[in-house]
Amino acid sequence: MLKAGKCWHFGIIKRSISSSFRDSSVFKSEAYFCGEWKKGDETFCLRNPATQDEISSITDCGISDYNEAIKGAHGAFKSFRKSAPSSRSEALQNIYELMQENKEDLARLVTMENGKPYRESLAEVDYASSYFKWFSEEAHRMVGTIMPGSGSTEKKILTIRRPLGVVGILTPWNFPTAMIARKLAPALAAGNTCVVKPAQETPLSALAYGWLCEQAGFESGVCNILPTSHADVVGKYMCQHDLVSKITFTGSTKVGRILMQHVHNKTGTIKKVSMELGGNAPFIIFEDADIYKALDGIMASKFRNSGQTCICANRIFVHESLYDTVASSLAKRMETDLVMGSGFDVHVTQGPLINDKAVNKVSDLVEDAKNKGAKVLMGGTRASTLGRNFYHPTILTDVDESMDVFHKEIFGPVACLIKFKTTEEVLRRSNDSNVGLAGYFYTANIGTIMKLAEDLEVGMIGVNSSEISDAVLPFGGVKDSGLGREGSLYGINDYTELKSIILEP
Ligand SMILES: NC(=O)c1ccc[n+]([C@@H]2O[C@H](COP(=O)([O-])OP(=O)(O)OC[C@H]3O[C@@H](n4cnc5c(N)ncnc54)[C@H](O)[C@@H]3O)[C@@H](O)[C@H]2O)c1
Ligand SMILES: O=CCCC(=O)O
Repeated sequence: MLKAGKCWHFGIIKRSISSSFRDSSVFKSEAYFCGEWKKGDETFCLRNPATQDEISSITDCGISDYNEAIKGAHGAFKSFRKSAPSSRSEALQNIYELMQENKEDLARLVTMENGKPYRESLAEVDYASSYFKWFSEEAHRMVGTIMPGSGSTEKKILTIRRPLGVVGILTPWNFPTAMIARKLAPALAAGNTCVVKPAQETPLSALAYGWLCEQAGFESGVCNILPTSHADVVGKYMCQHDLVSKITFTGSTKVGRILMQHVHNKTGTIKKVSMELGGNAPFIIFEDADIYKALDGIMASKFRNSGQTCICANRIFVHESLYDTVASSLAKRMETDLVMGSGFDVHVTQGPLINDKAVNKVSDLVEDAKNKGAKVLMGGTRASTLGRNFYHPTILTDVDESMDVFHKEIFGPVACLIKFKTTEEVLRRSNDSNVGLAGYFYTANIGTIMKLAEDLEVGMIGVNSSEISDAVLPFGGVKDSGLGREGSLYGINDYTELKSIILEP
């Protein structure tokens, strides 16, 4: 829950928080732009989603701050674009090493503001740092081509990749450090400068990048991080600012659409856009699947970050011959493996949802499904004794297309089991969605593998695997799940433009 204004107990909290870090320099509450930490007049109060305790008063940036940051980043671009690939590579490698050295402190920030279990936060920091390592190597590989002209081999056509300019980065709260990493690392590797607008719920992990970039040796103005409680106004402003060359957004399809409209508004400037948006992942267990492997896959995919992951299994299709066994075995696994509570408790695997709006959404989806005939095999209620943002891990059976839960991204710990008979049927029903980010299926049949790999309408597919996240993977979706691919050998391309040079002897 976020409130405008100051945290009333800020002084005391700041002292006690500082003592819990190995190096409290990672904990920043001021905005970072034009190479300086700036304490604004306005602040908003950040609270721990598990306990509602105040964490910190955070500098609340407005349009004038963003304008100053964008102008500063535009100025810094003039020299940064000419920097040697080896110097950018070295600075990115420094960030990777600093993240590894400060892993525990950075993970502490993630758990404080997002609520996820500390073990998952450590994994997120590792994952985030891997993008800096990967793109430190890619900085050397902005390769072009030489082609003969079509009318004469004497004539040569050269292509080179150039950075774009100022990149506006807008990110969500669910992976507060990794979602910035996946954009910031390639943008800097290519020689762009960046202005980051983090989610209001998770400014601390974002601000830590200001400190990391300073320590790593990036020049002033190259990386700017501005927390704000005015996402709609600032988002529009970034999309329409003349000096911003690209907008890259990760978040919901709803907000992605709004930002696309801002960018393409006739009065605005023309910019490149990347969109990493929502999902509704099908997870299919065929008759010949290794059922234990599939159950491991559900546990890993469905309950990561308490179900608040864009690639979480959203609709679990189970062949009718295995349906009852999968349902009862899943219930047993959830009973033994899942423990709810504060992310700082070592036994906990399920933290809170991010806020009361998220809990209300999950609760409404479950009620709608129940009213339309779904059965609650497990959970199905809030876990209010733990706090206002907790919801019990839940299994719904007999889920079908009449229910909202089939069509909407749940973003909570609710496993929806759907029965199917044939491959054609499950393919058609899986593709019955306006989004297509990730999909998973478990089978031993090579024919089924090849068919679904081709016909499942998603950007990323796990075959007998639910752990698909990797800096090496081209991450992204089809349909209303977005535009562009992040990470991988392709990821840097979205932060460059191709320039053609025609040479005649
Ligand atoms: N495809 C991916 O890689 C990926 C990764 C992570 C999350 N997601 C998606 O993100 C969503 C969850 O994150 P969320 O709740 O933070 O999403 P969100 O769309 O509500 O918010 C994302 C960002 O947009 C900002 N924002 C909100 N309203 C805005 C507006 N009117 N104008 C401009 N900016 C605005 C927020 O402050 C935040 O920074 C889910 O749909 C999830 O699937 C996608
Ligand atoms: O929430 C979406 C991002 C998750 C990931 O990159 O693994």
